[in-house]
Amino acid sequence: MPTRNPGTDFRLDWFEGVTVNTPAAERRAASLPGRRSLKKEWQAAWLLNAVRCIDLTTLAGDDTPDRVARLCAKARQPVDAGDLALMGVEQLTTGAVCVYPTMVAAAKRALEGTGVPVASVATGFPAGLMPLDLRLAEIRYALDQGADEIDIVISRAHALRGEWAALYDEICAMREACGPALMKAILATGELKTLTNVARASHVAMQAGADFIKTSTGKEPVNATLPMSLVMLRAIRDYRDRTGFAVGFKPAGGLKTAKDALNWQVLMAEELGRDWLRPDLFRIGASSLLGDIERQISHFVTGRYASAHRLAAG
Ligand SMILES: O=C[C@H](O)COP(=O)(O)O
Repeated sequence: MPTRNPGTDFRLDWFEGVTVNTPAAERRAASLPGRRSLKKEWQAAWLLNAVRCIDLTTLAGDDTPDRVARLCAKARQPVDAGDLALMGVEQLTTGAVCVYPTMVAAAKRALEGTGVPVASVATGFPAGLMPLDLRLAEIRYALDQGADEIDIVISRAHALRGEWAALYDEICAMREACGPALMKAILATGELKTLTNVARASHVAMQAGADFIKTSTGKEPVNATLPMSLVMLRAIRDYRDRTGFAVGFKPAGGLKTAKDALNWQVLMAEELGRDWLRPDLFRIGASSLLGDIERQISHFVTGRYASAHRLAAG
């Protein structure tokens, strides 16, 4: 399969007929967690896989270079080395670290030589309510600081008003500004009102060349949910069937437990297949998920829960 989604011309006909049956999507999403019972070794393996797919995030007003450096230390070694060795795993890092543009340089320094990419939010994160030229300038600033990946936010107003061509043009401009850097398009699904809008915005973002579509900023009142994710995954599948290009998926916002990490992986496996469960096609955006995963892995390895001081925050 070709590596990077180049986007397409604007194709309204690919999605204007799409309407989502919300109760059916909710029923399907609710049935998913029970569809695979992941026991012991398998569960531990899936949790390790979740770790390598985490975009370990800090997006807080009081972020400092020191906090970012601590987060990066966690990204370099997200799970206790002894626990990993007992599981026969030599090396494990998170998928990326995700920060604000002014924190990119600190993250790059802290991750030097590790191969862990630095993702920066941009384009007026989280609301996106800034003139387009300033939003594009912010992408260029983040890249200049060394960002490897850019998480853009869409203009919700375009989606809410059905201005799909305008949304397409905006995202195309952002993708051009990103150049070779991976671009993740945050749809802010909790603010799009309907699952039909979520489906349509997903199509537009992929047509405009998004490498990933991402649910949420973590700042909306409703963040990642399984029904919204299901709708986005179906759009990814449809786009792949039409174009042959695989677009990645990033649930983000409010994911805090190992159970969340397992549920979203089951959803991916059921809808797109196990092949999609790798960092170039799947990321989990989270600021406070790693702690619980680490706790569950430690429990698997030692048979008891570690005391809090043994597990660094994350
Ligand atoms: O992109 C990642 C999100 O901002 C993280 O949200 P969270 O703090 O709810 O985990």
